[in-house]
Amino acid sequence: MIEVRELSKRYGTTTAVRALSFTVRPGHVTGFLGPNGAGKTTTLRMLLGLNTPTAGTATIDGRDFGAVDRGLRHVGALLDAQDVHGGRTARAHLSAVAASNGIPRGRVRDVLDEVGLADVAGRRIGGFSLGMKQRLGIAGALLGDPPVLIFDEPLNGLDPEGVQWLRALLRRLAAEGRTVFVSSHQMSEMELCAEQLIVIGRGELIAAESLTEFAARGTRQGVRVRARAAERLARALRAEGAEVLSGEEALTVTGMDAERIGDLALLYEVALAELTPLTASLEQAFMELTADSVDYATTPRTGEETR
Ligand SMILES: Nc1ncnc2c1ncn2[C@@H]1O[C@H](COP(=O)(O)OP(=O)(O)OP(=O)(O)O)[C@@H](O)[C@H]1O
Repeated sequence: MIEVRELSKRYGTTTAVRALSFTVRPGHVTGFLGPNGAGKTTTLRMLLGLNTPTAGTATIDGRDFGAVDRGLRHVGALLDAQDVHGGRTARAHLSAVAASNGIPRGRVRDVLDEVGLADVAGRRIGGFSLGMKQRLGIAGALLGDPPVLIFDEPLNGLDPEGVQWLRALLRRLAAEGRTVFVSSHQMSEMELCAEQLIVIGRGELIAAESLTEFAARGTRQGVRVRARAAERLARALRAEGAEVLSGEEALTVTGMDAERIGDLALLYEVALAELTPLTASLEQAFMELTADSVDYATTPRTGEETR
């Protein structure tokens, strides 16, 4: 379990993360979403003990990860896939990581197979595409078979087949009871694999809930209703407090759920031809909720440190 409490990070005059609190539980894929510059990487680096918080705490399984050297057997992370020694082969790179973490060599072959790099294990990483480097970074995170996995933008650079593969892998790792925390700045990337979401904007928490709950927060949901006696039904629904928009083909009803509409149709003896709850798109909800926190700044601010 990952617990973040009142976590803040300031770089000079920039507040990258502001009093952030959330919990990531095992058994689900949890998406960590926010527009560019929202503070996702900064938060993940604090979780992994790579950045020191200005205030607050970030713990993994109850402990400050930076304070104790628990290695790859406890937490596997992929932060920057490009950050690898290009002169080494994939196999040599993973063997070195395994050796320095006391992980049996046999795991190297297992994870290379797992990420689909077995055939290129003897090639130099310098010649790898970004997608291949992402796979290698994921292999490194899996080496120690850890209960907690943290991935920063792992879908970057993957082709459609790679995206599908990674989604299935993330779901499987979560189904095995692991804590799986995955960042992205695109809702569409998370839509098909995350069950839980932590959404931030300008370093602040916007939402921490299930995907379904998040979708319901966006555009008001409605119900599409078709009936021959549409106008009679519309009058009845309005009288019961619903808002009804009469379209050419169907009524769009808001402020009343499909079950109640069905009950009222029965009561007023109106035969229904269609009764469809309209779900707001997640992308739409994400855009709406983060609209105020999209950072368009392209020039570095003064007083910024370097990592
Ligand atoms: N080392 C640093 N020195 C100064 N400012 C920094 C540093 N790291 C991050 N920032 C600033 O903190 C804010 C959050 O950045 P961060 O990289 O955590 O966001 P992000 O959500 O991961 O964005 P992206 O999706 O673009 O990777 C940004 O305004 C960024 O410019």
